[in-house]
Amino acid sequence: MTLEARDVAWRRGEALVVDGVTLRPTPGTTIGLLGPNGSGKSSLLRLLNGAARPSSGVVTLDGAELGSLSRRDVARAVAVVSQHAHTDTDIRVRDVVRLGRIPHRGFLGAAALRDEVAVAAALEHTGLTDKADRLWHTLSGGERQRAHIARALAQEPRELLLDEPTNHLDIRHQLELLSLVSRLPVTSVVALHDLNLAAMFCDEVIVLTRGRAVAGGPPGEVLTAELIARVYGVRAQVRADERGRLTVLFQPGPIDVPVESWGASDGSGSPGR
Ligand SMILES: Nc1ncnc2c1ncn2[C@@H]1O[C@H](COP(=O)(O)OP(=O)(O)OP(=O)(O)O)[C@@H](O)[C@H]1O
Repeated sequence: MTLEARDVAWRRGEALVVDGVTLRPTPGTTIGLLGPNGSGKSSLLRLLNGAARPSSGVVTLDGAELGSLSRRDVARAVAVVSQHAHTDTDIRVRDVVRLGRIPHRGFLGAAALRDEVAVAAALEHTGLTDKADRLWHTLSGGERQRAHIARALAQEPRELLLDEPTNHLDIRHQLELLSLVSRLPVTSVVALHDLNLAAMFCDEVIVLTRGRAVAGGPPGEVLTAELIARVYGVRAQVRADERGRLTVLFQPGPIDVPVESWGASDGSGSPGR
């Protein structure tokens, strides 16, 4: 059992920003959420973490509808790193990471040894141990991002939802972070723009276009030149090495297939769902 979305849709104003998406990750795997800007990745993550309720369909955690569970119960199982996480500027890094322990605290709220062990491990995993006592406003953008990830790890979740977690990170930290996420014994759903990182670290990917899942499966099956052309409107060469590892090379120039030809949010067909 895990966090699952069944045929979820979310209407925001006039727009159907998520349109009938089903997500059933195998526990312990890393799922990449791919798709162009505005395709619904963040919106789907908000439905998965209970920050928003679907207009139709259902999100369940261990079979129970998310809306029927307390915030605390959800937070004990599901940790979120959103794209625009806000943090007070005068707080120390260690205290930001300690926030991840709140769902596990007893009524008196005292920090137990277990909390401190989890915080220390999270700082270590994200390479922030030597910055634990720094004030937030002294951190770089990438260090802040790693601190938010450390906070999520300190939560010791079973499910980890990450919205573009690599966008402020240098290449070494991008690789380290996704390598860490893919090795953790948790189920992770990660919105990503970088198709090469998705190919390298995700067990499966789901590609969204205008709120719809238009393809899903192992990166080697999904990330074809044709799909990249149709979804992103970009020409690409996809190569696999002898171990099946993919490299996507992008090329400037026109493409010869219609872009986003898999329909809009107007009720027309949606293959791959
Ligand atoms: N309050 C709102 N009312 C109407 N539409 C909205 C609202 N908030 C977001 N949207 C639209 O929902 C769609 C999906 O947005 P979402 O942020 O989920 O996409 P995304 O795939 O995460 O994009 P990006 O890659 O740019 O982060 C977008 O077209 C966006 O304009």
